Amino acid sequence: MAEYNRVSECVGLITLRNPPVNALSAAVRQGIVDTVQRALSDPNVKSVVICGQNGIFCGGADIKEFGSNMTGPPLIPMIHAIESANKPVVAAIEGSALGGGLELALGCHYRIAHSKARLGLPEVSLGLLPAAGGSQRLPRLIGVPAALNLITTGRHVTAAEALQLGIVDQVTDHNTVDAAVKFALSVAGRSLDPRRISTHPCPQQPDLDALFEEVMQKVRQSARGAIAPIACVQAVRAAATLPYAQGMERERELMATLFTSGQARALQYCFFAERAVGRWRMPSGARWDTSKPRPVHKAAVIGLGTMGRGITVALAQTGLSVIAVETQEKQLMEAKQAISGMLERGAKRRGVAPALDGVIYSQNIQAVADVDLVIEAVFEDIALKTKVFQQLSAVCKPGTLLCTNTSALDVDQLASETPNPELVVGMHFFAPAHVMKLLEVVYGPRSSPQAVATAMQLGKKMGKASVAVGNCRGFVGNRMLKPYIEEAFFLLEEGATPELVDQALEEFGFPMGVFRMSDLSGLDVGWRVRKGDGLVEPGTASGRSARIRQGRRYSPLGDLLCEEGRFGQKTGRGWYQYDKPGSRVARSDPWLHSFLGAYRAQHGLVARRIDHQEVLERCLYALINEGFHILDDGIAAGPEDIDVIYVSGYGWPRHRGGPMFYANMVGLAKVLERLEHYQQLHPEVPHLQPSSLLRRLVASGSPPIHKWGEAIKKLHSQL
Ligand SMILES: CCCCCCC[C@H](O)CC(=O)SCCNC(=O)CCNC(=O)[C@H](O)C(C)(C)COP(=O)([O-])OP(=O)([O-])OC[C@H]1O[C@@H](n2cnc3c(N)ncnc32)[C@H](O)[C@@H]1OP(=O)([O-])[O-]
Repeated sequence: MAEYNRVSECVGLITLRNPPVNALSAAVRQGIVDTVQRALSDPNVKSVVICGQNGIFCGGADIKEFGSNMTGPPLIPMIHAIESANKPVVAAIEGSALGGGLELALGCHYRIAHSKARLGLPEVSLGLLPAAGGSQRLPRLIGVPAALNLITTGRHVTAAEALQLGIVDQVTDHNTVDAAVKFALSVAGRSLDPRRISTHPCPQQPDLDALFEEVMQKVRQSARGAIAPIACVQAVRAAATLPYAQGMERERELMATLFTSGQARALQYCFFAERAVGRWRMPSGARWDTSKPRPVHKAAVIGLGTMGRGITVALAQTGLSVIAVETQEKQLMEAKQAISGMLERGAKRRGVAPALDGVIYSQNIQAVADVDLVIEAVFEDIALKTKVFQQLSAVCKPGTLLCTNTSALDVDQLASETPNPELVVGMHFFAPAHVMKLLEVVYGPRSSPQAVATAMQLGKKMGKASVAVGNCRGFVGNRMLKPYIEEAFFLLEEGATPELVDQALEEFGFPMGVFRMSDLSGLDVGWRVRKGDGLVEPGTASGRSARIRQGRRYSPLGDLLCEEGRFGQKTGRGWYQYDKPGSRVARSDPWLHSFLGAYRAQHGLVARRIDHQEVLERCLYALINEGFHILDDGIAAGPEDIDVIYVSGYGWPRHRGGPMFYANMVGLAKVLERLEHYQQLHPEVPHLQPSSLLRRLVASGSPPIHKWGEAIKKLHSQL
């Protein structure tokens, strides 16, 4: 709703009230329509100010309404009524003016912003475009290139940048509403014609066609199949080339297509899923709202390899004091130099001072005695990690939280080696840890809710998408990746090439296919794990039996490449060839193709034609099937946890919502049917055996994704 008051005798003050972000729900829109009418019809009112309660102007249209039948007054006529008012209307922008919130402000005649406010048209990130006139007014106000940048990226700008661009008329450090009221008094009675943005032509732009062509090409490349960025360019083009009314018609048409698209649904699901994972819960019943995090002022990182360095930077950038420990002097000096460089570059990008003094370097583990939390990032070796945990338990003050950054080892086993297992959790960062958004917070059966709450809160402070998950081999992300990679190997054995598999996955929207990704991260990583699991054997055996290991189908292809010294980009050879070691441009390698031919001949395999559909079904459905196992095992609390992990850490295209959302979109019955089909063809591949949860969900009528949680619990309790 919107509240109306008269202030300074002749200013009508309209306050949007819809916590937490004053989204433009039906009630708020109705409130605005009513209060604007009231202000305009009151002869004592000379000008109007619109603001939002609780220090936030408006977070835009109410996204929750998008999934339902929308009622209440529509936004566009509401904004037109404001723009065509015969009294000046001033937007007083505090906090955020985003999406429909900024569009509302653009309909006002003047905009005053607080210096800490942020403005933007982020609709593209929800699979939409600014369709309450934003795509038509913003280019008229700030010119086509700047509007294209803001609308196609959805980025938020600071008040200072908004002033520079001409989006706002004034920036204040003081009370924004007071400043806006004062301003509104000063402009009362002035002609409003020049202030009605919709009546302006777009500023002239030379070589308009060339500009749009260039931007469209760039957007298509980076969109990886997302349609909203392209529609945004088309809408701005309409603003630049058509009269306002026709531009609005084009905006409406483009929005209609986007609004009902699966991509918009997926992106809006991601928006809510990212917020939902913060409301974590554990099988023990512990939850986010009943578990109080401990304050963390000082942290330590043990081991300053690639991961430890990134974690140190991520911690220091949040303003924490960090003790960075590396026992070897040479490595410590190298790490110090690298960390300082990363902090300096990060600070330069963000326009702040680097937190160099926030990090103290030490060779001595005793230096961590008074920290609140330690993150261990030493080599992935259980004996070494156990030793470090035992040392930490002896050195640290009581109550210090002990976190491990392991990606593969058993968090419970490590916890059991310490006197206080309740203080142990996993904090699984992804490389580079100061850049990658994902953090898996891994709890064991004995981790205390407070330890989980503390790690989750620290993750949030570092700007990570933090997801609480149970302890199992590979946790959630890597556990699901295993069948995905194995299927890709099997497809090569059966006749596919790395190029074909990667192309199918990249067309689906992954930034890199499985083989290009494997070359980037290093083939030796998986080789080491498989050796540890006792799967790797000398590569001379042939036939089907040589490809059955531990009772299931196994492809030694990755091992054979490693035996050849082909570790990927770092050696200049892997699934592809590179100009030189370390180079990033992958080229098709004739050696690899003849190697695959010889391998198939040795094992009596006949290459067949494999199409993109089979690649997608086998790789993605195997991964999704593991996701159902994970849900059934209670390792992830809900499908949104898995989806956030995959979208933020594994390159799953956001416009497809994450693997579990994708399964829901494709249809659970179809996923089940295809898994059954492939399982019949490949009975020796256990990961193609459909999960019991998937079967149960299909049997119960394939409920929509937000009902799965209910179904999992209900079905469990019936067993
Ligand atoms: C054919 C139809 C024509 C339509 C016309 C088109 C109009 C327009 O162009 C479309 C839009 O405006 S699209 C919209 C464009 N706008 C955007 O994309 C802005 C989206 N919002 C944001 O970016 C951030 O929330 C803020 C920066 C506003 C605040 O950040 P923060 O302080 O870190 O807070 P937080 O943790 O993020 O959120 C707190 C709570 O608020 C909730 N909620 C938030 N916004 C909501 C919304 N619009 N709605 C509903 N709910 C919204 C959020 O879910 C959470 O709920 P929970 O139950 O507690 O989990």
